[in-house]
Amino acid sequence: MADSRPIVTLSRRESFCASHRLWEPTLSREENFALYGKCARDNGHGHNYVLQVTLRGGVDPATGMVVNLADLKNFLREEIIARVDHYHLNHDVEMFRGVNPTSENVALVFWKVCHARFGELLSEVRVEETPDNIVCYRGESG
Ligand SMILES: Nc1nc2c(c(=O)[nH]1)N=C([C@H](O)[C@H](O)COP(=O)(O)OP(=O)(O)OP(=O)(O)O)CN2
Ligand SMILES: [Zn+2]
Repeated sequence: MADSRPIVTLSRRESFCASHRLWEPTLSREENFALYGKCARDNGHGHNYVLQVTLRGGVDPATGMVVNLADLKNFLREEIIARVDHYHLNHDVEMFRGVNPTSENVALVFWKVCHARFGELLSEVRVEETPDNIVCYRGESG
């Protein structure tokens, strides 16, 4: 039988500060600087990131919720923010081991973490590296 529950999206935003360096290890130093410019400098640099995670699903008639936003908040804080806030993404964070932390890759890594918890409810992971540099991932179907 078809599920007649109304479909709603809900989002939670969380902020964190982290440093990173854009660096592709298969390229030479010269190639990295040609590709990434100032973002390839040795000591890295920091951003005040904003992560926005969006879920999409049917509203449970018994609870009036798709998912309790407090559960989404707690999950993001415990599984992502606590692991990245005030760390260097290239050096300190297990989920970024071997990953060049462009915003695209940050969104993909966070998607994987969130998908393991929320499965098909996960609709979008949005990473704002700065207020002007924003990346969204909506899964393989786009
Ligand atoms: N496709 C991507 N391009 C860039 C990324 C990225 O993650 N994906 N990241 C960066 C750097 O992280 C860099 O720190 C941001 O550079 P820039 O846009 O120059 O940002 P600024 O805040 O320094 O620039 P303003 O001129 O102050 O706006 C680069 N590219
Ligand atoms: Zn940067």
